[in-house]
Amino acid sequence: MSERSDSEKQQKKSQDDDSGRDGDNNGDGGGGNNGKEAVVVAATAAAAAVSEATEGESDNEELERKRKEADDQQIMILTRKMIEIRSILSQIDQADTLRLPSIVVVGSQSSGKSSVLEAIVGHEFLPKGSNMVTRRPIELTLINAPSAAASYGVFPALKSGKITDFYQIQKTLSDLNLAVSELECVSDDPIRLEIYSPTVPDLTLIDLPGYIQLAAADQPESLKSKISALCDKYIQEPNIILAISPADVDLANSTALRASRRVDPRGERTIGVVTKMDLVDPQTGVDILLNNRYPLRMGYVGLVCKPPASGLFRRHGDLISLTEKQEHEFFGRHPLYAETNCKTGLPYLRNQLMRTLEDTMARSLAPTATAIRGELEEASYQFKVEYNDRILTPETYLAESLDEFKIGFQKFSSAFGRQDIRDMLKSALDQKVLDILAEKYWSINSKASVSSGSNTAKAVLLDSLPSASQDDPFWNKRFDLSSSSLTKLGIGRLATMLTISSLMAAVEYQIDHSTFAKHPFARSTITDSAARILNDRYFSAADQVENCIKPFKYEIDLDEREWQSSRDRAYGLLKTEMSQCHQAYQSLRKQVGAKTLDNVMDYISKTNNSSERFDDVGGFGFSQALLAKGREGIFLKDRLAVLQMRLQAVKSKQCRSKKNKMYCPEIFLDAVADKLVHTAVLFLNVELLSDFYYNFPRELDQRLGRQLSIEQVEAFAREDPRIQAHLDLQNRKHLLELALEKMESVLALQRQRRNDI
Ligand SMILES: Nc1nc2c(ncn2[C@@H]2O[C@H](COP(=O)(O)OP(=O)(O)OP(=O)(O)O)[C@@H](O)[C@H]2O)c(=O)[nH]1
Repeated sequence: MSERSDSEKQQKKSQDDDSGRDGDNNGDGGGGNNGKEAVVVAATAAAAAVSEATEGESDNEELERKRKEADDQQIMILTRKMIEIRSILSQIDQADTLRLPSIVVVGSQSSGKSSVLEAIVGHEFLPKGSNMVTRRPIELTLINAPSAAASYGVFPALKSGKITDFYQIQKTLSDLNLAVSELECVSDDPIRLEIYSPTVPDLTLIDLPGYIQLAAADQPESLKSKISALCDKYIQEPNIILAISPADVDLANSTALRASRRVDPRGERTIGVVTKMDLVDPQTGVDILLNNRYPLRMGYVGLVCKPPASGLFRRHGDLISLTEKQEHEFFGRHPLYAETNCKTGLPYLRNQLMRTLEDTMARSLAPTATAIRGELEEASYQFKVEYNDRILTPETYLAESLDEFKIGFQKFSSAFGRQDIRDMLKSALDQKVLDILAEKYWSINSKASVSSGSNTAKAVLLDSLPSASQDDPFWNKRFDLSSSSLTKLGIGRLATMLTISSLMAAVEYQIDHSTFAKHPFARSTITDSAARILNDRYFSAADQVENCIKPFKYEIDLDEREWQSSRDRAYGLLKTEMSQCHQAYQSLRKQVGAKTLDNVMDYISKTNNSSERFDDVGGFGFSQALLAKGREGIFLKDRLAVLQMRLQAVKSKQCRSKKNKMYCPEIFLDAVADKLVHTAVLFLNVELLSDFYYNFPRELDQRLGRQLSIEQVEAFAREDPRIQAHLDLQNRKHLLELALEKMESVLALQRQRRNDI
């Protein structure tokens, strides 16, 4: 997420709180009150001040002082409100018409920009160093917080909270700046920093990288033009330009003034700041400040703001009083400045900045309000048409999506139970039964396979099973082996695994058919939650099932009823298998060609029966692929013959009674499988299924609810472009409404002020 968007969210939050500002900052009526209250407070304060003065004192000077105080208070409220509006507007991707002005600080490297800004703020906080430490614009919002115990800064984008250690602020600024690579050198992505202090005026200032004359050896050639382009972007109307030039360099060579003249040729929105006045003699200083060569409507202000040398003070000290004291002493030592009416000193500059910003902002108010109204109308119309005015928050969107998912899952869980696990497990075991039979019984040759020539004749044929004696050791051994292969195949793990896989597949299906389908984060959280619960129970469930089926490994009792059911099922199973086998054989014939398949099968049979072995690509020229098809054909044909024979056996009189189980392994194995499934399902239902149905929704409530931060919920909602567009438009509309509401109150305040004057 970009720093800018984080910042926007943070700022929106603070505006939504309706305080607009920090709690420390509510004593002025500009932050904690709504617009109308602010107007009333300001007007009442003005009236009270005037009437108090009128009643109590006849002295005109005192009256004038009180009037000025009241006016100052009104200006403060106005500026505060305009700064708020400005920061709201800066969150809206907007045309230039939706912009309120800011003060942009430009100057060449080492002209003293940082010193001026730090003197205004009263703390050393800007990055220092020789390797081009200002690489991004720093948008500095100063907020006068009369009741704040100490000054502090906030990086809204970093959600830094209050930082009272200005060294830490400096370090953070350095890190954010140095994150721009040496190659890129400058970036126009601004860093937003808010500083709250009882001693700062309400101002918005933008610090930019210093102009350079020439790129250093290790800097790219394009750097000079990149910095120029970045500064040019910021010094456009309606911003006020604070052009910093050092007194010890001829103003004719001032890069800042040259740049400002390009965009403000009549010098109407440029304030000239001349730093390092202590480096020139007073007469030269006066000449610079009164200079007529580059006239500026707002004139030049001379400063001395060399920071004190002491490391202790530089970091923790009250920089403002130290530099101001130093400066005050300096201009006091040189009365020529006062005598010639030169504008000097930080207090003057601070005041001028506030008034200029207020003036410029005030002039922008009416056109900006008109533009906001237009944009708001457009946004409201779009919101009505596209979203039917439906208010959406990331939290409600997530909660609704989660509810919808849980309802879907609840439906699934009431439908998917023991019977489904039973069917699933039984069909898996049916397959195992067929495999075991194929391995233990049907691998014995039958007459059919011998006649098809696919196997060499052996002593015992499968056809001889019905006529074998009850205690024939060959068939008895086969029977026991088959039965134990089934009971010992690891039914615990198989059954648990199958149940887990079906539950996981069901969860995936539910996700695919829910709002979460468009949310990778939610998808992975949900599948991870399900997997975690199920995996946690895997071993214990598998062990429990295995323990419970243990008795079947030694003895299996069947009654006649069970035998009959299994006989029906075995018949059905063989029939299905036969039909599948038949289909496979027919499709093979179609694929290869009936005649070709017959030829190649015939060739393989002869080869198998012959004592002389032909090479696979022998005289008949069959390819390896065709020979493989031929072998497949023989296999299917033999299997069909065996299945046909076993189907008849199962149907026969002999297989009617469980006494003859040895002759009917298909029926017996089905009965065993049925018992295993029945027992396994009993335990899985309790150990796995019910447990999962209980815990899964609760886990989701945790992981997609309580455990998520506001930012994560927002990021989740914005994963869906449709929701993102909805939230963006809604947010835009909300910000425009907020800006307009504040704007109306400022306009009312402005009207009130005009009336008072
Ligand atoms: N004598 C004197 N030195 C000053 C004054 N203001 C700033 N300086 C010194 O001038 C040097 C440059 O000042 P900075 O404030 O860092 O200038 P900058 O324009 O921010 O410089 P970059 O960040 O390199 O662009 C520092 O050594 C300051 O101490 C002043 O009023 N008088």
